[in-house]
Amino acid sequence: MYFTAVFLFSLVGELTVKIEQALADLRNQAPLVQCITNYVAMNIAANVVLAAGASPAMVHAEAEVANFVPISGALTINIGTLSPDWVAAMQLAADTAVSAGVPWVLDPVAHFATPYRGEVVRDLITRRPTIIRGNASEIMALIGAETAGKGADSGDSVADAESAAISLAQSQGCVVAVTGEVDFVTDGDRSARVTGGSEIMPMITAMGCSLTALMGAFAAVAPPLEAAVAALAHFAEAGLTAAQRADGPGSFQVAFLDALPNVMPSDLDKPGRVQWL
Ligand SMILES: Nc1ncnc2c1ncn2[C@@H]1O[C@H](COP(=O)(O)OP(=O)(O)OP(=O)(O)O)[C@@H](O)[C@H]1O
Ligand SMILES: Cc1ncsc1CCO
Ligand SMILES: [Mg+2]
Repeated sequence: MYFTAVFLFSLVGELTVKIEQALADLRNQAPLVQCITNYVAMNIAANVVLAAGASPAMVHAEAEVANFVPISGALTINIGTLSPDWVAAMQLAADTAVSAGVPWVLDPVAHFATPYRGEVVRDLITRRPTIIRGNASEIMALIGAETAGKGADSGDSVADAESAAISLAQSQGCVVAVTGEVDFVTDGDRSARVTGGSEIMPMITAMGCSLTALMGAFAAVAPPLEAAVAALAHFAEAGLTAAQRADGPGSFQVAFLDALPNVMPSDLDKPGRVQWL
């Protein structure tokens, strides 16, 4: 019993240090992150990655992704406003990332809404993402569960998606992050909940897409589970600060960008922020 407690305590301590280190490394290394994201998210996601301390590049042409992925620290693929040309580029980018050992993050926006989206996401998942990040409805639908999702917006609670996240992580051998009021992240073995943020966040489009891009930045400098937790905690902390300053969704967006560079490594594991399960 004593030894189990000591072992668990040291494991949690070690993970905590890795999260703090992840943000320090992100700021020191400012990794290049190739983002294939949607038209809605492109500007805000690039600004979020820059404000956090990394270097985004929104590069999606099939003619250049095979050259760009290997010089990037990470790749992110978001299917928000997909079209056939983009899908070919996403597939090539994902395959190039796996061959080059570059971690890649998948954001399956509204994949349950049309057969085309569903097919594209099923194909991308066979190309071995390092992390899958989605809202509760998106993650539940990835294991075939019924969801109340409406397009890009979630209609389900994160708690209802936790078991889906664990089975998806186990079946795909990747990290799965589910976002909402309290985020849940798992590698199928170790899991954590991350608390913070603001109820204003789902009132602003592309916050989740921007988080996916930031998760790519962390995955360039840290192992996948710690990278996902660090990105969620960074958002949670900046969201709390922004909520104190904002009058509504418009000013929140500005306050959120202002808050991102001021988040310090030790903020990521403030008491109550990350709960390892
Ligand atoms: N009710 C809430 N309270 C606190 N934080 C929230 C809440 N809802 C969402 N968030 C935070 O907002 C961020 C975006 O998550 P969300 O689940 O809204 O993504 P999403 O649905 O994929 O968004 P989008 O597709 O519009 O980009 C996450 O950091 C999440 O923790
Ligand atoms: C609103 C919207 N539509 C397609 S992608 C996107 C951004 C949020 O996912
Ligand atoms: Mg989304």
